[in-house]
Amino acid sequence: MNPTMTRLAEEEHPNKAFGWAARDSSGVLSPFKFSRRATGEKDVAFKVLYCGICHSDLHMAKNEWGMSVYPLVPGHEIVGEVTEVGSKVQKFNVGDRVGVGCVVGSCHSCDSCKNNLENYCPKSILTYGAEYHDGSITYGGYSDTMVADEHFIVRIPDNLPLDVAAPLLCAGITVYSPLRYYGLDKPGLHVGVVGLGGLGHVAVKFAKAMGAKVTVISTSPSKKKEALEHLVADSFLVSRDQDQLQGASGTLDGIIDTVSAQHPLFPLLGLLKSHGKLVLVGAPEKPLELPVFPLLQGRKVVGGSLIGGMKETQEMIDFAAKHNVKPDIEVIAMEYVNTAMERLLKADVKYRFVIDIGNTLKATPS
Ligand SMILES: NC(=O)c1ccc[n+]([C@@H]2O[C@H](COP(=O)([O-])OP(=O)(O)OC[C@H]3O[C@@H](n4cnc5c(N)ncnc54)[C@H](O)[C@@H]3O)[C@@H](O)[C@H]2O)c1
Ligand SMILES: [Zn+2]
Repeated sequence: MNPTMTRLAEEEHPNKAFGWAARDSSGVLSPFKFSRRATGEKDVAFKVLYCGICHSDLHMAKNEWGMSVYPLVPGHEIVGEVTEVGSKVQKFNVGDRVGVGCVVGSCHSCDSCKNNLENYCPKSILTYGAEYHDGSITYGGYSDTMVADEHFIVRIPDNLPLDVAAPLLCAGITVYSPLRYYGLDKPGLHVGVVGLGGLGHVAVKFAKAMGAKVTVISTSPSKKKEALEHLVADSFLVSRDQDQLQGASGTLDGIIDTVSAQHPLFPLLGLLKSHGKLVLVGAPEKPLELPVFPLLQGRKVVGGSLIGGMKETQEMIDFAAKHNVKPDIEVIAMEYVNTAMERLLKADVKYRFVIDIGNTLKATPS
């Protein structure tokens, strides 16, 4: 790595920090010393205890979206305990259990911000690999400490264990928000979920908690038993099985598509009722093909959704605590992160890796 970059990262702010960073598009992570800003008057600083591994971290570590800045410390499912608050912080105190998701800044004055949709602010600042207001680069939660404006801090309800809560900060809100916005949150509706990974399995849980009938659509028949018995989905379709798809055609009010790679939309559109909605939340690096005829027939809608605003993120986490929506996690040590990334790529995780930062991230002696 460029020695100037290393020095800058370590010295640009007063507070020493330590994490794991990707250095190039190989995506391989290794220990990295950097620094965090002093806790500003509206800032909340916290000790990071757990951080989930989102597939976006993998896309970003490997620069699959062409926007990565190295060294890149991923992680936007960050939870921990408050260590310091600025003089103008109103909602949080030292010792509180808190989290940060994908966004740490926005303009606070555009239409999106005024409508509690900071996630759609044109000037929103991502938790890692983005330029903060002060010109420095943001670093994510695969690190020992975090600092953020209190506006972007979420309170973790007492009855949610911190490690279990972590994935809600991205995976949770990413599926909760479209279920609400696209009106798929009404009891009795029939909702499909494509891709049974980190986002997908939480989508099943939220949709069930909202009273929907849930169909999991997956390429692998091996996930059927688990989906029906463990996640209590109502039905399961193998997306390559023409007979199964034919049998279920026109049955779904909406579909949440969480698939992380290129895949055909045609079979999914066929499953929708008239006026049904296919909502894409997965972010494949290459464009998908959109067949038009099945859209026209039945006035169907294809939409997208990106995480959620701060107000809704807090609402989602409170809803999860109340309705016992708990992600299924595999807690790992920091040193395991590269293996975890390889396994994530192979969909070999049930269903979210969460790094035990508090107990396993050890700073190397300087
Ligand atoms: N819209 C948003 O705000 C938002 C937020 C978080 C993540 N994402 C994106 O959502 C996607 C899923 O994230 P995740 O963390 O749940 O990932 P994940 O790896 O845990 O799950 C992805 C699922 O897609 C399945 N899959 C992969 N390739 C497939 C293919 N070609 N056909 C069918 N199924 C396939 C996998 O088996 C897996 O079940 C990623 O692209 C991620 O970047 C978007
Ligand atoms: Zn994410």
